[in-house]
Amino acid sequence: MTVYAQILAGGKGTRMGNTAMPKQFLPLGKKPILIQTIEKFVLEERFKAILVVCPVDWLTHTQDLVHKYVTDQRVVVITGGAERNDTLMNGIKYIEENFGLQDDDAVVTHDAVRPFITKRIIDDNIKAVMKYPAVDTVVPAIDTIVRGKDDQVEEIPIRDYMYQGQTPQSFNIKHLKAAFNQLTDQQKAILSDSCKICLLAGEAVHVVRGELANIKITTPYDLKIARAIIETRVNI
Ligand SMILES: Nc1ccn([C@@H]2O[C@H](COP(=O)(O)OP(=O)(O)OP(=O)(O)O)[C@@H](O)[C@H]2O)c(=O)n1
Ligand SMILES: O=P(O)(O)OC[C@@H](O)[C@@H](O)[C@@H](O)CO
Repeated sequence: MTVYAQILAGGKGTRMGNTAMPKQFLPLGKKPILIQTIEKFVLEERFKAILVVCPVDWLTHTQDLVHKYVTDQRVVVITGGAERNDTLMNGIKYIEENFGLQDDDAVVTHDAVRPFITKRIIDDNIKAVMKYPAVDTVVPAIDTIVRGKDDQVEEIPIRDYMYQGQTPQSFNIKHLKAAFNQLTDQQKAILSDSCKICLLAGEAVHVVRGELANIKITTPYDLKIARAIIETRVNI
């Protein structure tokens, strides 16, 4: 069984507002966010290759960064697609074309903008994807989740059953590909999560425990929190 890592860095970061570059390239401590994330993945020896999938317009920039900060030869920079799941599938295509695909090959996918990922979470994902075809990383919801539409509350689900989805999300590659190919364009348009690809195809998704500190840097507020954590070296 071969395990690959795929770091999803193909987004524009619109919710971060007007920044000179997409948020994954912004500095966090002494290095760009993307590099902080890559550094957590190169610590894991199980990965045969670590794909960094970046926006088409930022290919040279990403290659320069990787060249500057990363010596691990397993790290490969390729370009992503319009939506997050297009980026994911570009990576899968690269794996297939360059390494070939065996039935039990797996990929651990991770948001480039979750630099506080830990070795424990990566290890748990690898262990789980060796047993299950799809794996999600979640933390119990802290706030009550309210489902609503047009200023109207429609449901307040029992909080004990609610989780917040993080990454990594890990997959048997052949299962993921087959599930993605079954989706309608309408289903693809509303996906905010890769594990849902498998759920929609009727596959079971196994869960591993994430960590509150594994935040996704999405807004300027998240970036402030991330920088405060780094600057004060708060170990949370
Ligand atoms: N076409 C895309 C869109 C997103 N991502 C990546 O998916 C991760 C999580 O997505 P999100 O935080 O939503 O990033 P953006 O899409 O860049 O942000 P926004 O929605 O605010 O534009 C990020 O690391 C982002 O780079 C990607 O690889 N390819
Ligand atoms: O907000 P977007 O749909 O661009 O990004 C999706 C990601 O937030 C999401 O898939 C993971 O972080 C886990 O839920």
